Formats: sequence, C-alpha cells, structure tokens
Amino acid sequence: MVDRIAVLGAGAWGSALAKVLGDNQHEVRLWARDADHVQAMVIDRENRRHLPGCPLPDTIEPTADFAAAITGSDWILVATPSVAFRATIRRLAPFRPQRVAWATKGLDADSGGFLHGIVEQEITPEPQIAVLSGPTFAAEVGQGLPAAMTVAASSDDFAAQMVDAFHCERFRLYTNPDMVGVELGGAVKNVLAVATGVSDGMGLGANARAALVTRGMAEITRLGAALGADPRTLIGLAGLGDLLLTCTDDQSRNRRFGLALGRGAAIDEALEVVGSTVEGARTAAELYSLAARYAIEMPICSCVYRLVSGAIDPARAVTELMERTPKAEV
Ligand SMILES: NC(=O)c1ccc[n+]([C@@H]2O[C@H](COP(=O)([O-])OP(=O)(O)OC[C@H]3O[C@@H](n4cnc5c(N)ncnc54)[C@H](O)[C@@H]3O)[C@@H](O)[C@H]2O)c1
Ligand SMILES: O=P(O)(O)OC[C@H](O)CO
Repeated sequence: MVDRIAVLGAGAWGSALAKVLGDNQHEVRLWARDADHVQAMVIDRENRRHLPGCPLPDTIEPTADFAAAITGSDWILVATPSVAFRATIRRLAPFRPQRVAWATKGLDADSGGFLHGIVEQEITPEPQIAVLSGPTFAAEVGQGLPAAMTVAASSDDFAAQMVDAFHCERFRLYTNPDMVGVELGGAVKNVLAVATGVSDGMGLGANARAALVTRGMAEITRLGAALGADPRTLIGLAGLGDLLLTCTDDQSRNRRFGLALGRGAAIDEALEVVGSTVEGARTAAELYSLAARYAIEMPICSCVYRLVSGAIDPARAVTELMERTPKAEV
C-alpha cells in the first residue's frame, strides 16, 4: 500500500528518512521552513545543505507550505531538532492529525520530560503516536547502507504501518512497546557521546573511553529503572546500540563537539566547528533536572552538564569523576 506521508524538518535526518520512504514508493512531502532551501532541493533534487550526495527520488516533493504538506497525509513524521519539537507539534495541532511519529532525539526543553508528553499535551484528540530511534547516521542511511532501528508505537496497527512503510532490503525496523526506554536511550546517548568526545579530545586513551561508555550505560540503566523502562530496551538498538555508535564514530556531531572541547575549544567555538545540531549540548541540562527529580546519580552526565554550562573545564571534569568515593560496581 502506498502511504502519503508528511516529513516535517528537512535536516539530514528528515531527508534521509524521506529518502527511504520515497525509495519505497510512498508519496512524501518534505517540509522545510526555509523557502530558499526548498527551492534549492526542488532544483537540485538533493538536500545539498544537510545531506549532500544523496539524490531525492521523484516520490519526494519538497515544500515550504506547511498546510499543503499535512493535508491528506496518512501520517506525519517529525524530524526537527528537539528545540523545535514543541513549536512544530503546536503548529500541527489544528490539523488534528490521527497518526504522528517522530525521529527527533532529546527531551522537552520546557519541562525536561519526554517528547511523547509534548504530543499528548498539545494535540487533541490524542493521535496514535510512534517514535523511531536507533544507531543510524543520516549520511549512511542516505547512501543506502544497511541499518536497523526500533519503533515504539501506541498501537500495534501504527507500529505495523511504520514497519511496512520503511522496511526494505537495507532498512530494518524492530517493534518495541517500551516508548520510555526508546526515548530515554536516544536522549542520553547524545550526552555520553559528548563525554567520550571530550575524553578522546584530551588524549585520555581507549581505556578511559571504554570506562565512560560502560559507566554511562550504568547511568542510563539506573534512570531507566526509575522511569519504568524495560532493561532489554536499554541494551537494544535504541540504547546500547546507539550509545556505541555515537560514542565511537567521528560521524557523530555530539562526539565531534566533545572532541573540540577536549582539545581546548570554547563552547561556542566547538558548536561552530560542528556547524549543525548538537542535541547533547542542550539535553545535558534537561537530563540533569530529570535525574535530580528522581534522585538518580548520573555523575558523567552531570559533568557534561556542568562542562557545557561553563561551570567546570575538561580537566576538572576528569578529576571529579576519578576522585569520587570508591563504590561497588553493581
Ligand atoms: N543526523 C543524524 O544522523 C540523525 C540520526 C538520528 C536522529 N537524528 C535526530 O534528528 C533530529 C534532527 O537532526 P538533523 O540531523 O536532521 O539536524 P540538522 O542539523 O541536519 O538539521 C536541522 C534542521 O532543522 C531545521 N530547524 C531548526 N529549527 C526549526 C524549526 N523551528 N522548525 C523547523 N525546522 C527547524 C533547520 O533549519 C535544519 O534544516 C535531532 O533530534 C537528531 O538527534 C539525527
Ligand atoms: O550526529 P549525532 O551525534 O547527532 O548522532 C546521530 C544519530 O543520533 C546517531 O544514531
């Protein structure tokens, strides 16, 4: 069956996912707020700004007209950065969409809560919802390299529709009912990728990186337990899978941001070096509040928060982490 889908947000990830859907012969309207950017995509048949070298199939119609993108769509896929998520959902609400999915990773900038909370608050009547997350760099997906993700949906029917829409020989979706676990993994891994980037930028070595990834996983697990996430989700694609990818490969913008900080760049300079979305830099603050609300110790994530808010420098972060009181591992 051919779906009509509106993809909201034509960054690297919205464009890569639109391409998978379009290559699968679905009718995709790819919305971007910048009319010049849309015009360039129409002429180039490529998103040269965010996903160069990945031709957009004819099934994708780039548009700057929000209403035209939404009207008549079977479902909506939001792929903006988290900072724009609530505004996008508010804009969508008057259209009373029945099925809303998102591929954004992060937390609500206002409340520090999960993104599904924003959709539940802003859209009435409540639509069916789904979140897509996992270890996936947009450039590789755009090039058609194999990848797998997790989808957590509020109904089996919507989960099955998402699997049908995306499934192909190079893209595989696993369903999982645990929306909290899937969203948590995608949000926290970005903060931990900043930490491992800082460590590598300082030249602290492979042992330190492995320790950060492993103890970072312990932090995700503790917070996940407090929030009711399924531990199996946290060691799945949207948890450990994405943590490993983002902490170890320089395609990650969060990791590159951390690398720049670890080599001595100021925060603004490091953001500029990366030049596109660095979710972990803002998720760190939201995560700090969330962990505090549940009284969960997350020393690595806390250090990243204090680092990106300018309270400490990388050397101080290392000292603080290493000089914590010895404790049992589990
Ligand atoms: N790039 C990846 O490999 C990847 C993979 C998985 C998930 N994600 C997630 O997808 C989300 C988007 O990331 P990206 O890589 O596409 O970002 P990007 O930096 O490539 O592009 C961001 C786009 O969002 C647009 N934007 C910013 N504010 C907006 C607003 N208020 N309304 C509409 N558009 C707005 C920008 O103009 C830009 O086109 C993030 O949460 C990211 O963590 C990215
Ligand atoms: O480039 P990053 O660090 O935003 O990571 C992109 C994806 O989230 C990887 O799964």
